[in-house]
Amino acid sequence: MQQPVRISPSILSADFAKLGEEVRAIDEAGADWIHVDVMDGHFVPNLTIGPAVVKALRPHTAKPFDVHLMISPVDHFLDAFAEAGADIITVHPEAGPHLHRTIQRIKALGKRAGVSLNPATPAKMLDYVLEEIDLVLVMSVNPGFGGQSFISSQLRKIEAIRKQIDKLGKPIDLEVDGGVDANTCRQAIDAGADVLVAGTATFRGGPERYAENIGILRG
Ligand SMILES: O=C(CO)[C@@H](O)[C@H](O)COP(=O)(O)O
Ligand SMILES: [Fe+2]
Repeated sequence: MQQPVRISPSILSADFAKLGEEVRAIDEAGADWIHVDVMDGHFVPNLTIGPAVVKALRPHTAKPFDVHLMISPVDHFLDAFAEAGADIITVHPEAGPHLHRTIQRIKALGKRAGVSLNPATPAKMLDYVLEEIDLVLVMSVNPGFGGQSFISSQLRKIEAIRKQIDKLGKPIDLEVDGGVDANTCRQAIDAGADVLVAGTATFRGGPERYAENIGILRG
């Protein structure tokens, strides 16, 4: 069943010179989770942050860290992100040779496991792992950068995955990531998403606007 909408602001759009303050500000503004985009300059054409930054941010909030790993090979970084304080660890199927094993490792570390699908990756990729995971992340932009436009073909994918989740009857979160704003959030929720990642749309206008921005996305 689709659960109440949760908002997971992506700190990729935060002011990196004061990340701790930014995390506290979005926590106070009503963020449900904190979305951390980890990029390696190889799996995606951008380079962001590593486990040391996640660890440094951990004391700034008690909200779940929703860590989106866009790194390949991913397996040898799972333990480091778990130890740094990740609560949800999401990987791409293309980021390692054995997705099922990667998921088992995340769960063995006591973390919630997510699988993320790029815009060109079919929902079918989930067929033999859906029952093992806690979250599906549908990328509505090609991964690598904030501030891109929502790819509307992904709404069909969200609808298809919503049906699969409901058929299974397990409370798996269905998260959408990329180009989520005041207009596209409604379409994503109507298609079946129940977690919205938003970078640009959360951080737009500076700290005094965060609560209002999050409120708009929550609808
Ligand atoms: O994973 C990614 C990009 O690869 C995202 O989490 C973006 O950081 C979302 O940014 P906006 O599209 O909301 O600006
Ligand atoms: Fe992300």
